[in-house]
Amino acid sequence: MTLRVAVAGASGYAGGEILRLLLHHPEVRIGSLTAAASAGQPLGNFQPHLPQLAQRTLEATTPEVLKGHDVVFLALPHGASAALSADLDDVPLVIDCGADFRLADAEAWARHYDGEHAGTWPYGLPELPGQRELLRTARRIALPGCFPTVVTLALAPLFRAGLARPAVDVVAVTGTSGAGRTLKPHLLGSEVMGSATAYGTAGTHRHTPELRQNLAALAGGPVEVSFTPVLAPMTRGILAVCGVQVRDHATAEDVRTAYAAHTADEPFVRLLPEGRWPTTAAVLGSNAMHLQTGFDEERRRLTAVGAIDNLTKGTAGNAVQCMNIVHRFPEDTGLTTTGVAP
Ligand SMILES: NC(=O)C1=CN([C@@H]2O[C@H](COP(=O)(O)OP(=O)(O)OC[C@H]3O[C@@H](n4cnc5c(N)ncnc54)[C@H](OP(=O)(O)O)[C@@H]3O)[C@@H](O)[C@H]2O)C=CC1
Ligand SMILES: CC(=O)N[C@@H](CCC(=O)OP(=O)(O)O)C(=O)O
Repeated sequence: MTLRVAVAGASGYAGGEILRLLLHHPEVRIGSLTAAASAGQPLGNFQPHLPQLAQRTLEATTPEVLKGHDVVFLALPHGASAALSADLDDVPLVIDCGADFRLADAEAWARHYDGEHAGTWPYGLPELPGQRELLRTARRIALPGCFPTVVTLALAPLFRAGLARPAVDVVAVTGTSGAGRTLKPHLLGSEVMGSATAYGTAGTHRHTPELRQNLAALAGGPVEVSFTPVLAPMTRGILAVCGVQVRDHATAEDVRTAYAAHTADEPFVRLLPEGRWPTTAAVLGSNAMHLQTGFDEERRRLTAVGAIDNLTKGTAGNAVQCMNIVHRFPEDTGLTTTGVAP
């Protein structure tokens, strides 16, 4: 059966990336494409890289337009999905790129987002233990934030093996597309080009509670998280550098074994050969995450470095991966691990 799929927020960056991937998905027919202020305009005004869809007209984002599809992807600003999805009961599968249903902790939600906490949906990170099985029967999926995707996957093998102390220190370099296409003064070309800057420091970034939530589930108890994003002059990509203390009994061999064991069967997580370090360029446009670790045995300090494309494994590719799991398609249908180089 070919799935009829709608994309809400089709004029945005995440919506555009979902469409780029769906155009090569053999089991999908692209249905309604919606936006807010851009409704009524042709998609080609916003996504010039998708000529096959250039003449399609963006519709208003309403339940009436989205109903009748087999799958609806929501690529909307935070807060917009909660109200909308309440009126999408008849849609068998809704996958949300936003943060509305990611956090279980209502207080953390209130601290970092506006509006009412709407609840939680199954978390769309298939590589977490048991999550693939849970997602197979999900009707609603909350995709992770882009930083939590790469950081959680970079540290998961160590926590799963019980080798990590419960405190992590993460600095993650990101491209500007993570902020969406809405005009923001600090993202003007003349502010970003030739310059890099930290932001959302000292626990204020909204992905900090999501990281705590993910790592606590892996550790089986609370984990301290220090997280600092760094905006860099590139369009796509995240390079996350994650530091953690390794428990005293663990050897370098234990660490290597844990990383090999917990990545070997993952179609999209690639542990690089020893001595090779991830680059954002190598995962551009692909759903792959590249991973490498270095262990300073004397100081018990592990550095895990992960790279993803924020728009692909960081949201749209992960969204398609989750749809494939629910519909029992091979998990990599419509997705690639091949990047673009140089
Ligand atoms: N960019 C990224 O790397 C990542 C994004 N995400 C998440 O994906 C979602 C979309 O992000 P992104 O594509 O970057 O954002 P953009 O700003 O690029 O796009 C937002 C889209 O939502 C539409 N929109 C805006 N307001 C409303 C509204 N009130 N009701 C309905 N539609 C609306 C816009 O339409 P219009 O053109 O009419 O304004 C546009 O199509 C966000 O929740 C974001 O957090 C998650 C991980 C990574
Ligand atoms: C550069 C930049 O601003 N990046 C965004 C990344 C957010 C993201 O992509 O994830 P969400 O789905 O949670 O919005 C940020 O730091 O907030």
